[in-house]
Formats: sequence, C-alpha cells, structure tokens
Amino acid sequence: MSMDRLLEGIAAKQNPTVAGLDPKLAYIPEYILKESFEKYGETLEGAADALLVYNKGLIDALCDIVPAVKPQAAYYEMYGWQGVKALAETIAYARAKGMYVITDGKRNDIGATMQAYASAHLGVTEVCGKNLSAFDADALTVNGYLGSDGIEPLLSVCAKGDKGIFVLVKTSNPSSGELQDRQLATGETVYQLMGGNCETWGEKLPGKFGYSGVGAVVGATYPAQLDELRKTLPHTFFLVPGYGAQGGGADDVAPAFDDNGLGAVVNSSRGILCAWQKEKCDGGEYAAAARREAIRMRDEIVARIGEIKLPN
Ligand SMILES: O=c1ccn([C@@H]2O[C@H](COP(=O)(O)O)[C@@H](O)[C@H]2O)c(=O)[nH]1
Repeated sequence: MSMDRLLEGIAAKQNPTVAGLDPKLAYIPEYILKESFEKYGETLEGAADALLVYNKGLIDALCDIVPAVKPQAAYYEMYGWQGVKALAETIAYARAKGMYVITDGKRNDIGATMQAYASAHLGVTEVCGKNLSAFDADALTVNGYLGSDGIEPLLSVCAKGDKGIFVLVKTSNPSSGELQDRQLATGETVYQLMGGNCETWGEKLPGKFGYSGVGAVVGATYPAQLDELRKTLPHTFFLVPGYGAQGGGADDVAPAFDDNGLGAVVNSSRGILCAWQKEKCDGGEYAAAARREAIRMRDEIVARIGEIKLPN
C-alpha cells in the first residue's frame, strides 16, 4: 500500500517531514533565472525552466535525508502548460531519486470527473488501447466535501496502482473554522465527520503498519485538534502543513504522532525554499541552505517525538 512506502521512507530516514515544492520566481537565485531567460526569453517557458532547475537542485540536496516532497500544483499552473510540464518533470525527477511525491492539488468533483482527476494524477490514461501515466504522483490531496462519489473513483485507482490520498479535514488557514468547526445536529463538528469518513474510506485500502491509504490533512496551527484526531482516527495518517512560515513548531505537531513516532508527516514549503534568503547567503548556496533547514526541522521534531519505529 502506498502509504506503507511513505512510512518506510520516514522510518529509514528517521525523518517525518516533507519538503514543499511551492516555487516562486522571487525565491529562485539570479544565476538560475538568468540562464533560463537567456535560453527561452522572459516568457512562461523561461520561468517554468527556472522552476524546474531550482527544484532539481533542491531535490538533489534533500533526497538522501527527506523522504517526501509536496509540489503544490498552483505554483506550476500559474505558468500555464509550461508550468504544468515543469510539475510533471519535477514529480518524475523526485520519484527517480527515491522520494515519495504528494501532489497538492486539493482536487474534487462529481464522480465521473473525479475519475478523470484520479487517472491524471495517480492512475493511467488510455490512449489507443495503451495505458499511459500522466503525472504519476504517489499521493494526491483531495477535497472530500462533494461526498463519497467524489472519493470512490480515487480508491479504486489507489488500490490498483499502489497510491494514496490525503483528504482535507482540518486545514491550517485562519478561517478554516468557519465551516470545519461548525457543529452538526449529531453534536460532532464538520471536521470530525470528515475525519470519520477518512477512517471509513480507508477500510478499502488497509496498510501493513495500521495506517490506510486514505490520509487526512490537519494543520499544525491547530494542535488541540491534531491531538484529538490522532486519538479518534487510529488508521488515518496525517499530512500536517502549517509548520514554519505559518507559525507551527515542534510542540504543535508533536500530538500528531503515535507511540511509535509514526502517524504524521509534517510539511514545510517556504521555510525550506527561502532558507537561503533568510540566512542571507549567496544564491549559489540555496540548496545547501535548504538542506540545513531540513535537518534543523527534522532534528527539532525528532527530539520531541523520539525514535521512529515501524510496528511488526
Ligand atoms: O491546510 C492546509 C492545506 C495545504 N496547505 C499547503 O501546504 C503548503 C504550506 O506552505 P508553507 O510555505 O509551509 O506555509 C502550501 O502548499 C499550502 O497550499 C496548507 O498550508 N494548509
């Protein structure tokens, strides 16, 4: 099961973190921009080339210590098809380097359309009788608020192709409570209901370490909810954004983990991407600075949760 591969990577590297690949031109060192714009002009193609070169440098610097990357689709889509091509090439490059790739697309739609999203991001697309992979990530973030028929197509694609999904449950943004904290007539909140759905959907994708192929997105900015959900969703692995730039720290994410130091993978995007600017070092050092920040983040979290052990 796909989530098992993520857990194995986390345990092997003793690192429960994922590097967010949300590149912006403002984060990319001048020498990379110059070369890409010389090659392709100051165009979308030039920008997309710069993103890819920048990402490859980061992946090379991180792949032996960080188990996973999370490219956020929006930062590629803003450069049109050229950016989307850079996304596909980033996914392929990271996977070739042994990293687990979570595409952050937050996709959802009616069942028929969701089938197309599932094929695009995790499965295969049939062309003239041949099954071709399009983006081929290991996992995709999805929005469950259209209900089960928007999730079911993903479950079959995940089962067939050894892939996983992360469903938005309690997001990290300041206004997430406007809807997600609303109390239903049953007494439970919307995010608790969605968390329960993850447990139910996950029954179709059981994993060998107790966590299913259906994970949940729960923000580091809500540590009390992380704690509560870890206790009530024993089979649901968490993707935890909100560490670093959004203010979350090791103490906030610690409740997301179980007694084996498993249960969650913590994302940092800007914290890692902009480390070289924060350190005020030369652009040529951007990948080394990202690695230093990734090590600092890993060590801070592991010091709080202890050794990560895969259950027998
Ligand atoms: O609840 C959520 C869900 C997704 N995200 C995404 O995670 C990263 C966070 O980036 P930082 O720079 O580390 O703040 C970004 O891609 C978001 O779209 C989230 O923040 N919260």
